[in-house]
Amino acid sequence: MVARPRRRGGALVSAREAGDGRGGRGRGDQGGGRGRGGQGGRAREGSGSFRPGREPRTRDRAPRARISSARLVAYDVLRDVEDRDAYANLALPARIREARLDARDAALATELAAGSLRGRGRYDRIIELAAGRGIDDIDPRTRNVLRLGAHQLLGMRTASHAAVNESVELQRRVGNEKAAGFVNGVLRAVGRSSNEEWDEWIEQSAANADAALAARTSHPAWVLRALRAALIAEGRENELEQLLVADNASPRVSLAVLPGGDASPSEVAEALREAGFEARSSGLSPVGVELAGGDPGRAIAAAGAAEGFVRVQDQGSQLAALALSRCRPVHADERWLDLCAGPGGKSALLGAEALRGGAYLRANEVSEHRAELVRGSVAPVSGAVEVVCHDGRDPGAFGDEGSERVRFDRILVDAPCSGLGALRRRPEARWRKQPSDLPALTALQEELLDAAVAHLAVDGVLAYVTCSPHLAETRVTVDRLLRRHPELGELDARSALRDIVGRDPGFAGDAPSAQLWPHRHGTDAMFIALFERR
Ligand SMILES: C[S@@+](CC[C@H](N)C(=O)[O-])C[C@H]1O[C@@H](n2cnc3c(N)ncnc32)[C@H](O)[C@@H]1O
Repeated sequence: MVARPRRRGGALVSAREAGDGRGGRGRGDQGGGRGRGGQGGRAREGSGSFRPGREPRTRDRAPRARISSARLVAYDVLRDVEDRDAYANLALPARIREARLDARDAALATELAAGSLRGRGRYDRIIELAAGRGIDDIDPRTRNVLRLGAHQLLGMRTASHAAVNESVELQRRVGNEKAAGFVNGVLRAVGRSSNEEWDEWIEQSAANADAALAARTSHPAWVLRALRAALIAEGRENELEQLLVADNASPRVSLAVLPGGDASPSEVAEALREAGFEARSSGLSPVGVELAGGDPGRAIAAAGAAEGFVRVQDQGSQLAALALSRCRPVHADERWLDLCAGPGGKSALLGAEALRGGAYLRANEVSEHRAELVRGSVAPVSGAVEVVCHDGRDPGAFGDEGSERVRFDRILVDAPCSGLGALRRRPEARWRKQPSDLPALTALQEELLDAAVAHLAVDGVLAYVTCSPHLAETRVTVDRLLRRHPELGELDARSALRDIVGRDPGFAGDAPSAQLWPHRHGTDAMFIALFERR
């Protein structure tokens, strides 16, 4: 139960006035929710055009007002994420295809689902304040209807009456019909106040400043503290709020143009502009092109480059691969290894670089399914790449035979990590990870690094990369690695990246490793450290 903020005008809804959102099963809740059969054999009406051939999921008694398929799809995605641990970026296209949404509705469903998931922390707090009860005391289905409604009211330009009416209708379809009044009351209260007013009430009602900032910017408090610690290590604590805001903005679509194809990044950008896309090749990565909007699939088709040479990839990932391939000149017949390759984005770029320089890349991935994705990803440069499937801590990953160790001139360990650097792209990820995930991840990172070091040739280069700025996965791991392996020297990754980018990207702090940031570099928060075996 939350304390209600002091307020002017008494706009907050009273739960008693508005009905009850608890949706208890013993109180008329539809129990199994959507898609379950057997409501006493009563005839039911489905939503018609949505999910043809499936069992109808409502038990309408009378014809209902129309509800848009985009909202139903967005609601389904929220349920997939909550009930089945689905990734929104995979569930969304599947649900959109299933519902046969056109491009406009697909974009609306994407904004509704991704925005509600990303903003969940803030919207939940606002719903608590508006409803006068804790978010966990609200039935899960009703909660998701309210989150979608709150996002339309506060995060999109949906007219209030449409947002409220469609949410009420959605509640009737998917949840406890008796709570429709509750949804109506809560969302009317949400819509009566501006974003600024809600932020003020969040501040007033929070236990402390961190709790307020976490709720306002929709981050779990432990993630906020981890991000702050990483910024403090660079002497940039004052950038915390900018970073948190950047985590909540949908990133621009970033394309990589593999070297060795028939078009350069500037030619691809030009072809895209001619095809009506707003594209530029002016980001940090020399192989990158940024799109201001539009469907990436159509853009790739319009780029007119050889098949597979233009692909979606964050510029931070591009720079991580290039840091390894371009930190020094490539000699013919060098052996390279990508130890944790799935799904293969960096392998493809490394493969293209290897092909140009006469080197050879072994791409290893522990999961067979992801190794298959790597095979698909490296298809355009398959002449220089071999894909294998082993645990990266096992000799098979390196191709050892007997006690003979194969040595590599360059090794990338793009380690499994918390992913806290890619919160912009994975709207649900921040709510999934827990601080308790860190010890197992950092232990695995160390074991993978040790196996890589054991297979690094003298004078060879090792790149340690994570998509996380969490210090436990960045500098702490690096410092421990250097203590375990006095044969390693850390290289100046920043200066390597300065040369690759052609200017100073604005790194801060004293460490030789490079930390990229969404708010400063427009990339995911990739961490890149380089080492040489002496
Ligand atoms: C951060 S992702 C790599 C991303 C990839 N480099 C790319 O750019 O597409 C980490 C990968 O490591 C894999 N992985 C996890 N444990 C591993 C292990 N013990 N050995 C090898 N790979 C592992 C995961 O399945 C995942 O595909």
